[in-house]
Amino acid sequence: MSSAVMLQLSGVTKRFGGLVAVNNVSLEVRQGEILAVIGPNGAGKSTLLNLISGLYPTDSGSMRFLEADITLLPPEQRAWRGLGRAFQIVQPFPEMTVRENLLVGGIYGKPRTSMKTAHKVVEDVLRLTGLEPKAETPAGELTLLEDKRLEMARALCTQPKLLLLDEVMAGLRPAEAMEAVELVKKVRSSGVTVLFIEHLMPVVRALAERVVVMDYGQVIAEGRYDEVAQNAKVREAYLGRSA
Ligand SMILES: Nc1ncnc2c1ncn2[C@@H]1O[C@H](COP(=O)(O)OP(=O)(O)OP(=O)(O)O)[C@@H](O)[C@H]1O
Repeated sequence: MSSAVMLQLSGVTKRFGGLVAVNNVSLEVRQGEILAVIGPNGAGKSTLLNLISGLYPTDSGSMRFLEADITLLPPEQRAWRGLGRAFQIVQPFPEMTVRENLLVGGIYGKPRTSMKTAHKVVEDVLRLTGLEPKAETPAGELTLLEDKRLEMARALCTQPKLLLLDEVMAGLRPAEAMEAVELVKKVRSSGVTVLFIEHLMPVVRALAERVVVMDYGQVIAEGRYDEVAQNAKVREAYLGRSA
């Protein structure tokens, strides 16, 4: 694939006291791809996502997104530029309906969004995510799989160009996880690039076109799933600890 680089990380480092959680990481996300970041527990994956979305400042290194330097930008400005994020722990407003929850994302996801535009975005996202039949249901009454759809939908209402997914399949049964895989593929087909963190290897195999493997804060391998699965360093990283 020779697509344009959408997000570029150069030598990004984050320390917590004496611990280097992300250590001199350089990687790129290409327009239109689905990229997985995997690695054993504590490898630095969530910290990396927090650095990309701006929740943590970097200690050193730089980040470019769509040709602009975003290294010092706060999270909301990154979101306005098209960086969207969905979380493992879903925290909707339980008494508000699915549609109302999504409107919050639709209104606040981009500055100066009119109600008319926000409503249009929400209707498009309800259709894309298959949540239309649940639009009037209070979010607190959804099943876990519907919760996950809502979390993805909420992120999509901010109209991201790059969607960051942080273990969004966690807790799903295998068949449900595969439904969620189909949803992520649909999201990509709608024009959104995807970077996801995932522990479930069947999901990674089914979804990722490229995989970046982290261990102890560093990138230790990169390539197609079958390539990295054969990589000696990767096998050692996974076999050496319970992951
Ligand atoms: N806010 C924090 N303060 C101090 N240490 C932290 C903080 N967040 C993460 N760490 C440490 O940084 C390292 C990387 O953690 P991180 O959560 O990024 O790993 P991970 O690969 O996402 O792990 P997991 O797969 O278990 O979620 C770990 O040693 C963790 O204990």
